[in-house]
Amino acid sequence: MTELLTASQMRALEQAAIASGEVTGLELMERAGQGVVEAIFEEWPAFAPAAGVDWGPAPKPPGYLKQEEKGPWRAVVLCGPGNNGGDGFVVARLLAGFGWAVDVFFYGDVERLPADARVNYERWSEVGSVHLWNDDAIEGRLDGFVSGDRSSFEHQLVVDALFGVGLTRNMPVDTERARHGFVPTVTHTPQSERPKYVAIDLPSGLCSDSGVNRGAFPTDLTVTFHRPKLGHYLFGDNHFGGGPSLCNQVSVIDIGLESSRADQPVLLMDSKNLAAKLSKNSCEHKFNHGSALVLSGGSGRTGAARLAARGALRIGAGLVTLGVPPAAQLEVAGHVTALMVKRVADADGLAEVLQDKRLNALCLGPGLGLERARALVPVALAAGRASVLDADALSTFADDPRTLFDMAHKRCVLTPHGGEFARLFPDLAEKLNAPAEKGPAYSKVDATREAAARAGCVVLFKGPDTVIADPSGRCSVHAAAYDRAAPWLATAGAGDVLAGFITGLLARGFAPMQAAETATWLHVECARSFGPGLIAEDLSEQLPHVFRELEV
Ligand SMILES: NC(=O)C1=CN([C@@H]2O[C@H](COP(=O)(O)OP(=O)(O)OC[C@H]3O[C@@H](n4cnc5c(N)ncnc54)[C@H](OP(=O)(O)O)[C@@H]3O)[C@@H](O)[C@H]2O)[C@@H](O)CC1
Ligand SMILES: [K+]
Repeated sequence: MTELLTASQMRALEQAAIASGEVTGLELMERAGQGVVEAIFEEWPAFAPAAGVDWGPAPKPPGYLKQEEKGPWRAVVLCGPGNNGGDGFVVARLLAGFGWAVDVFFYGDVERLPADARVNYERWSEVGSVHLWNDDAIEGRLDGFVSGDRSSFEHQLVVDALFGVGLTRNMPVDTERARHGFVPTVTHTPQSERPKYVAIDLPSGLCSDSGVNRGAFPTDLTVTFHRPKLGHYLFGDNHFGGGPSLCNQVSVIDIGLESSRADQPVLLMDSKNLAAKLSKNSCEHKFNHGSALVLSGGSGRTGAARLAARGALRIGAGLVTLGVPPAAQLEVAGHVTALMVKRVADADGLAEVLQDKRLNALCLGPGLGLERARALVPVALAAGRASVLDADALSTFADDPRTLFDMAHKRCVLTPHGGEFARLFPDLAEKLNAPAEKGPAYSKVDATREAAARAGCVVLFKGPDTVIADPSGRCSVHAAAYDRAAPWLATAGAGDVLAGFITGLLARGFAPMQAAETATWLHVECARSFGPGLIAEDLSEQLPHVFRELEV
C-alpha cells in the first residue's frame, strides 16, 4: 500500500536526507522543479520540446534561447514566500530554458525567502523578471481567462507555487482577487479552451494533513514529491470541496528520498495481495470459512440486516444466519434462501444462540432498532466474538458512549458514518468541524485514530474518504476519488452491505483491521464495476465478477 504523509513527516524525511549528506536542499528543489516540468510535458505533450527532455548528469540550467528562438508557449508562475515558491522559480527557469515566455509573480518578501528558495529566486532573476504581487496587474494579465474568449488568452499554463506543505492558515485575502481572475474558468470552461492550471505539491490553500480547503481553487494537475500527502486523499470539510476535488489528478515525483522512511505513515488501500487473501482452499468444509450471525430488527425493518447477511455470504463466510425476533420470522423466511434463520427474541435468546461456538462473527446494527440494539450489544460483546457494530448498535449508546467502549474488545469493528461518529465521539467531531486557526488542521485521520484508541477497537469512519484505524495507531485511508471514484455508492443500504462484507471476512478469519480494509476496497470496487444505476442490492451480486477480475 502507498504511504500517505503529513507535512511534518515529509519535512522530517527531507531533513534526514539532508543531514545524512545524501542530498542538499537545493538538489531536492531542482529535482522537484524538473519533476513538475516533466509531469506537465507528459500530461500535455503539445507543450513538450520536440527533442524530448534530457536534464543531463547534474542539475544545470538548460541553454537559454533568444527571444526570436522561443517557442509559442507562455506561462504564468505564481510564487509564494517559502520553498514552494522556490520550486516555482525552478519551474520558471526550466520552462524558459525550453523556450517558453514566462511571467513570474512573487507573493512575499525577498529578504525573508528561505535560503534555497532565495538561490532559485536569484537564478531566475538572471533569466527573467519578477513582478511583485499586485492584484490589478495580475488581473490585467489574466483578463482572457475571465472572458473565456480563447483568442484573448495570453498564457497556456498557470503554475501555482504559492503555498505547499507549509500552509498554516487560510489563504491570504490579498491573493484572492488575482486568483479569482482565472480560476472560474477551470470549473466552467472546457480544459481544451483555457490555460492549464498546475499546482506544485498542493493546490495553494489545501491543507496537506486534513484535505480541508482553506481557500484553494480546483486545478487540472497537482504534482507532488516523494509520496502523496494525506490532503490529496482526504476530503476535509466537504462543504468546500477539499482534497481530491481540488487536485483533479495527482502525479507523484521521485526526488531521491527513497532510503528514508516515515514513522507510522497512513496507508492508502489498494488491491495488492487481495486475491491471495481472498481465495479458498478447495478441500475445506463450509465451517472452515466461518459462521456469521447477523441480528435483524423487527417486522418491516428486516431489509437492512438481510442486505448485510447477503454481503457476508457472498464475500465467502461458510454459513450466515439471520437472528430475527419471532414476529419477523415469517417475513424474513419469505425473502431468504441460502441464509439460515434463527429466532432471537431478546438478550437471553441471543445468549442461547451464542452457545453455538461455531458462530465466530457477529453483525449488529443495520435495522436493529435502538432498543433491541441496547439489549443485544452487551450480550454479543460479552461473548468475545469478532463483531461489527454499525448504525443502531452505535447510536443506541449516544447518551453514554463510555459504556460501549468499556465493553468493546480488540475483535470489534465500529463502522460509524459522520452522524454516528459525532454521537459517539462528540468532542472529536467538534474538533474536526472547528475552523483551523493555525498549523495543519485536525484531520479525519487524527479523529479516527483517537476514536480507535478510546474505543479500544478498530474504527472505520465512513464517507467518500473512509478512514480505518486501530488502537495502536495503524491507519489506512480509502478515497472514492480519482481512478477509484464511485459516485453511485452514495445510496440507501450501501452501509449495511459494507457491515456485512466486514462480518463475512471476520467469519473467514481475517483480522479486524484487515477485514475492514479489504471490505472497504471491495465495496467500492463492486460499485465501480456495476456503474450507474447501482442500488445496494447490486453490491453483493457484483462480488463474483469482482473476484473473477481479481483472479481470486
Ligand atoms: N519537504 C521536502 O522534502 C521538499 C519540499 N519542497 C517544497 O517546499 C515546500 C514546503 O516549503 P515550506 O516549508 O517553506 O512551506 P511553503 O508551503 O512554501 O510555505 C511557507 C511560507 O508560507 C507562509 N504561509 C503559510 N501559510 C500562509 C498563509 N495562509 N498566508 C500567508 N503566508 C503563509 C509561511 O509563513 P509563516 O507561517 O512561517 O508565517 C512561510 O513563509 C513543499 O510544499 C514543496 O513544494 C521541494 O522543494 C522539495 C523537497
Ligand atoms: K502550491
